[in-house]
Amino acid sequence: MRLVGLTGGIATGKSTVSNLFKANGFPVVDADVVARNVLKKGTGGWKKVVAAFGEEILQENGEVDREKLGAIIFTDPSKRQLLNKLLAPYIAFGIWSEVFKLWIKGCNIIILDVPLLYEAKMDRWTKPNIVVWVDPKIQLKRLMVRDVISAQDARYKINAQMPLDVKKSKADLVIDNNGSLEDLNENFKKILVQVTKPLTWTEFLLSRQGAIVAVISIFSAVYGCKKMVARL
Ligand SMILES: CC(C)(COP(=O)(O)OP(=O)(O)OC[C@H]1O[C@@H](n2cnc3c(N)ncnc32)[C@H](O)[C@@H]1O)[C@@H](O)C(=O)NCCC(=O)NCCS
Ligand SMILES: Nc1ncnc2c1ncn2[C@@H]1O[C@H](COP(=O)(O)OP(=O)(O)OP(=O)(O)O)[C@@H](O)[C@H]1O
Repeated sequence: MRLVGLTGGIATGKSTVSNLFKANGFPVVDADVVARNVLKKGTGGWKKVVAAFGEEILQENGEVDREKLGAIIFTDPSKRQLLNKLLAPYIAFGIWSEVFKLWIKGCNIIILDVPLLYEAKMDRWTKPNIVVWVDPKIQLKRLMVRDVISAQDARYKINAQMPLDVKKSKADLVIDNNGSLEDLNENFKKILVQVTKPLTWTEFLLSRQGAIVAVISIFSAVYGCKKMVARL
């Protein structure tokens, strides 16, 4: 099984690329959807967040007012850190549960669409890691249009994440999304070839998953040999 990391900055086009993967028959685990589920009224994540941020972040129906919570965490780094710390275990559990379900179904390649892939150090488990990249000016413009927010609010959201160029420098593969949706489609096709290409043994062993498989295999082989010798 291969876990492919899909990340980028806010509004660089991860969901757009993730839809292209889905349209090509690849299963996608969307961390934003998982994060939404772990913040639903009455869940463990909801209780922790309400205890830490107070009932003023709730709507009348008891669900979290996402806009209100967003306004707090995108402008205050310490509050953002706190929210991340509270939700991280629930989000990680949700993502791995989805991966497990897809693995049981026999999926060979699973795409993990995780905005904070590098920030949360989840890139250790995924290979290759794809960064959807755009020029900062285009990112700002698309974010302002999509979320109907001011340039200042958009900057707060952008600055809440690791700089996009740093993500780009860490990436195994970069999808340039500066052009039109047609251009993106063409760039995606090139990436698809890379994603479906089998990993070399060196790449596999250097990945965290590969290292774990190697260690388990060595232990099984040593244990098996010891049993055989004992029988002789
Ligand atoms: C703050 C919340 C309530 C705002 O909700 P809202 O519906 O307005 O935004 P949504 O969840 O669709 O997120 C939009 C984008 O914001 C960015 N983002 C979300 N949370 C964070 C964060 N903690 N730090 C930096 N960027 C973030 C991501 O790029 C994400 O794709 C929500 O984003 C949230 O619960 N965030 C914490 C959970 C988290 O870390 N999510 C990211 C999944 S890895
Ligand atoms: N090539 C493109 N040309 C024009 N608009 C685009 C292009 N790619 C994406 N968009 C638009 O830019 C906005 C951001 O894209 P998208 O929602 O896919 O980003 P995202 O990285 O998933 O964002 P988030 O981090 O908030 O989840 C959307 O409104 C989308 O329709």
